[in-house]
Amino acid sequence: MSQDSAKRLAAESALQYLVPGEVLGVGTGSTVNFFIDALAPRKSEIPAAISSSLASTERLKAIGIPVVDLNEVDGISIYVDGADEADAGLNLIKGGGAALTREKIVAAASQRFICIADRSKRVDVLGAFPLPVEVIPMARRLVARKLAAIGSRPVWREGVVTDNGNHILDVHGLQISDPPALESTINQIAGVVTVGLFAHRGADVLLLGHADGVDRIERA
Ligand SMILES: O=C(CO)[C@H](O)[C@H](O)COP(=O)(O)O
Repeated sequence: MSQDSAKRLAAESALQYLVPGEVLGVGTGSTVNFFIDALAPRKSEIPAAISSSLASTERLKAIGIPVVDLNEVDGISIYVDGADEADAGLNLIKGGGAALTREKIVAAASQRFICIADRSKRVDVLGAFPLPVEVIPMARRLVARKLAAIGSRPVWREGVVTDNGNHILDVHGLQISDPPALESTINQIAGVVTVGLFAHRGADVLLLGHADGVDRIERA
């Protein structure tokens, strides 16, 4: 089975968590694109969506789901988004698509975070995928020096400007044995907008597509 087929299976499986009549949070990326496609026949059940990126907003509007501002709603029932890596504790690395800041905001506003991915994203220890960090442009080299000082190798994702007008550093060489601690440490660096480590607010459900179906891991 191709990686895309596995992503599609996980995305379709997330439909079981839809709460009809309630605002839906929608993430960003190729797996989420499969989810939005699968959502189309059930769009009448979704009064509105909160989107984590301009790309997903366009795709949602194209299938007829209204996208509203987070400030217009009191809360979100479920948030469906992908990940670049996931561990057994449902801690995630996200931000491969540079949408990590809005993704973290929408995840924080949601009662339940349903993470969808193909099974290759499941790892024992996070960090083989370079950890994305969104930074204020003027602080890019300062943040890079601070990250190097904790033993990592930050690389500027040149040419990429986030939806918020910021830059991305991809941090190589990490073996993340304590995800909440590293998330807190990086959050303390002046100039960091968001670190793509989702540990303090990780996923509640992880759906992993593969050739034989979809594995489901739920937060205890
Ligand atoms: O965090 C993300 C975007 O910022 C994506 O969820 C992550 O990169 C996974 O993408 P894909 O579904 O294309 O594998």
